Amino acid sequence: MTVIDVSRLQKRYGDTVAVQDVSFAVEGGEIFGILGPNGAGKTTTVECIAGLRTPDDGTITVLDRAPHDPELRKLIGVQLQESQLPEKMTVREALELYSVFYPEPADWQRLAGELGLTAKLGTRFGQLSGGQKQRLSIALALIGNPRIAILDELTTGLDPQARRDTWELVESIRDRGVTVLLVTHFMEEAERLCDRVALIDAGRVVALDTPAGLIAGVQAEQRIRFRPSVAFDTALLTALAEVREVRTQGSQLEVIGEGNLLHAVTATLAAHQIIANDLRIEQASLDDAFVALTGRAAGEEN
Ligand SMILES: Nc1ncnc2c1ncn2[C@@H]1O[C@H](COP(=O)(O)OP(=O)(O)OP(=O)(O)O)[C@@H](O)[C@H]1O
Repeated sequence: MTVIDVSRLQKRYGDTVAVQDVSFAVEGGEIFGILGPNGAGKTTTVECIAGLRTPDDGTITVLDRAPHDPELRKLIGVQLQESQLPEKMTVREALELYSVFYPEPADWQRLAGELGLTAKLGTRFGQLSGGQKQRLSIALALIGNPRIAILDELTTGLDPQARRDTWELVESIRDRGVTVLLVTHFMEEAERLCDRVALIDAGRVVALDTPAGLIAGVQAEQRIRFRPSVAFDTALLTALAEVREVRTQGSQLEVIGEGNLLHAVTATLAAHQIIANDLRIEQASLDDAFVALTGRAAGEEN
């Protein structure tokens, strides 16, 4: 079932066209990623979905309602970039205050426990670490028991461990049946978490697929490295249709090619009683797909 439908969205700020033409549909129960370089229009898109901005053109429906429908306030939880609370407000006060806004709030004490915030209930917002602030903002996005959680750049500024903890948290949110719309410019995050990804560049959707589908769509070369057990004539390998190039680097060989490269190479080596020691395979990543589709590395400005 489609829970968010965005069709031909357009939004400009004065002369700046933030979103030119964005369409996608998010299915219930999935983690849907919006991925793109800085300034691509990701935040503007989710702000329109969350009813915080009015599109110039195009249509958006969220749970079959218009984004500014007051009923939706109870059904979606939003964690936007740089959410700020008063420095002196404690974690407990923030959770209690936010739960009053909703007709059927989650048990905030349980939520604090799930997010590892129980020991911090008496701590003021200004005294929390970056990771704790992020976890609190996620708790506040979930406090109304939403059906959809919108999370924008939720791991920016976190250390690698805190980032991984947050990923587990997002998975646990999905496991509760909440649909997650996740904005990120981290490839690893999208690859690990998202069921599907819309890649946005310069205000347009340039690709929409599963992370694996995006990677497969890139005609990236494959590389295999190994140390052969005995010296041999590399023409054995260059003769294979799958092999484009063989490079010798000291005792190591690097084989570059495409198609079913690994099978072709290992079968040929085995037929000649050559063992491939320390065999390593380099596969295309979402990073490669991103560069191929946008012509830029992730994090570079439009
Ligand atoms: N309130 C605003 N007023 C004017 N221009 C804006 C405003 N908000 C965003 N923009 C511009 O619109 C474009 C898209 O911005 P947006 O924040 O949607 O991109 P983003 O993909 O979320 O970027 P980032 O990854 O850096 O957060 C950018 O050129 C940005 O400078």
